[in-house]
Amino acid sequence: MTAVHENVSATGLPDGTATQLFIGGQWRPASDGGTFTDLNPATGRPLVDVAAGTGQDIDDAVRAARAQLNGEWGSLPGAARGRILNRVADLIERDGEILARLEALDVGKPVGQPTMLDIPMAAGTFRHFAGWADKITGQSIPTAGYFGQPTHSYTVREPVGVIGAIVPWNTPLMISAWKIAPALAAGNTLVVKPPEDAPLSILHLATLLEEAGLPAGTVNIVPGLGEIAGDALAAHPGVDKISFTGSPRVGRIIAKRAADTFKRTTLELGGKSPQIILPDADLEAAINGTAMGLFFNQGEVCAAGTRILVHRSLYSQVVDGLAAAASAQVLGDPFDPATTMGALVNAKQRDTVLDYIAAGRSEGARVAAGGGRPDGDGFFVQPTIFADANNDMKIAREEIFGPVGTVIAFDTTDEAIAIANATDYGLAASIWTRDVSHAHILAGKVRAGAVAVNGWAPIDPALPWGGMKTSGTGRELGWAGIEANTEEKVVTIIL
Ligand SMILES: NC(=O)C1=CN([C@@H]2O[C@H](COP(=O)(O)OP(=O)(O)OC[C@H]3O[C@@H](n4cnc5c(N)ncnc54)[C@H](OP(=O)(O)O)[C@@H]3O)[C@@H](O)[C@H]2O)C=CC1
Ligand SMILES: CCCCCC/C=C/C(=O)O
Repeated sequence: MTAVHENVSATGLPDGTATQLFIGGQWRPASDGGTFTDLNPATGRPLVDVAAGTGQDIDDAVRAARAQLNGEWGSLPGAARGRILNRVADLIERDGEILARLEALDVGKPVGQPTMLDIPMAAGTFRHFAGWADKITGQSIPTAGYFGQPTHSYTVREPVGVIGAIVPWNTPLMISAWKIAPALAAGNTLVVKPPEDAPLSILHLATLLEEAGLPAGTVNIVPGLGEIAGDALAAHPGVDKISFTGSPRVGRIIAKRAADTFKRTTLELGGKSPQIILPDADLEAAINGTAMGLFFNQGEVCAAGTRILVHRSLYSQVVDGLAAAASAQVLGDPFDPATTMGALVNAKQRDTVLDYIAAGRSEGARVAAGGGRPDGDGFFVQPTIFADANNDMKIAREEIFGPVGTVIAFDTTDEAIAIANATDYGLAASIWTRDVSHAHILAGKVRAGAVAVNGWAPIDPALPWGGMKTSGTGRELGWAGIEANTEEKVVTIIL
């Protein structure tokens, strides 16, 4: 049985917090009764035990998803699917406070952040894809005919089938919405594996999917360990596609697993995104926006703008501005309105980030702010700015996934572009300039899936999201999200 470790008021968990597996419309414990302990990052103390799905549970979930693909869900018209997705969006908005609380407790982020971003984005994603559900059309394509006979050819888009969604802990609700909503709009069914560090908002989402009237088994949620439940999902022959967001290390494992059965994949694997500040930038806006790109969500963001490339004429002003922004962050209780930055998700992530800070020091970069961990409980790390750094340093090459920025000087725009592209990753980039014509030209030169001009990571359900190079393959959201969840079929009638 699952157990809440302290009384509800002590943990802050809402009454009735879901902690079991959701398979075929039923809530149940793991097949072997196993659980894992979910911690509160801000205190380091146990929050709740959650059922740990097994390979058997994944198999049951895949079978339930397959049955619905060939069942009621598979035969619903797009407009009916869209109505259900809109109901899910309404319910996410209704339960916004609960979901924000769960994300703050589970991820360690200040409660205002999911209220501002994750919940509206999750609801907006369901609403956006509700709109697509009855607009997934094909084309009529003229051809030269077939051995002298006229033909009529057209394409249709069909669901890929059973989608396995493997979700990370940094923005679990939003990213699960990015995977579930387009897949459902296109008529697929799913098995979702939430992150073991932060499964609770996704489990609450399961209750909302149920309440919205989704036929039992259309979406199955199986919390569990990556190496067990995640691996079983990636390897399962009954799964047609894996949609994964997380580390390149696990992305590679999943891609190899998926290749065995020729599963489709979309892989979103993070980044080392540059933020280029040109000499004509609005300096105040650039410093504020760059700081947000570094520190939002404790820096635990795939698109975090961790390489700040600054024209030498502005270098010391930007370093001072970012150091001030770092020092102004208030670390603490995610439920204290004064808190602007929460804790990292677990002790391992905190220690990884501290190791990177040590590496930056030992490679000769200068700590302009932060550089350690505060006293007290919880997995906190001080927001840290490295100056006098170069792009060959480990802190500039590897994804840190914490509140650490590296400020690098450049002299020419060509040099800035060369540094921006001298990375294994290619997810996002920002360019700060008042010259919009120049920005268009530079945007074309940066190898990244999303380039923002005078802002950082302006995500929207309508905009395709995904990366180049090690940042992954495929796109989520917008029409690209529909393409990624459908197979295109051509039908030719010999007239
Ligand atoms: N692109 C992004 O947004 C993210 C990037 N990262 C990067 O990854 C680093 C490590 O974070 P971490 O949590 O370990 O990320 P992982 O890539 O390990 O985890 C992402 C998801 O994959 C699951 N998983 C883990 N191993 C396997 C496996 N063998 N087969 C299938 N699924 C698996 C995880 O389960 P479980 O939770 O049980 O481990 C989780 O649900 C971070 O420091 C950061 O650099 C991390 C999260 C998000
Ligand atoms: C304003 C926040 C931007 C978030 C970009 C999307 C995050 C995805 C991820 O971290 O996986």
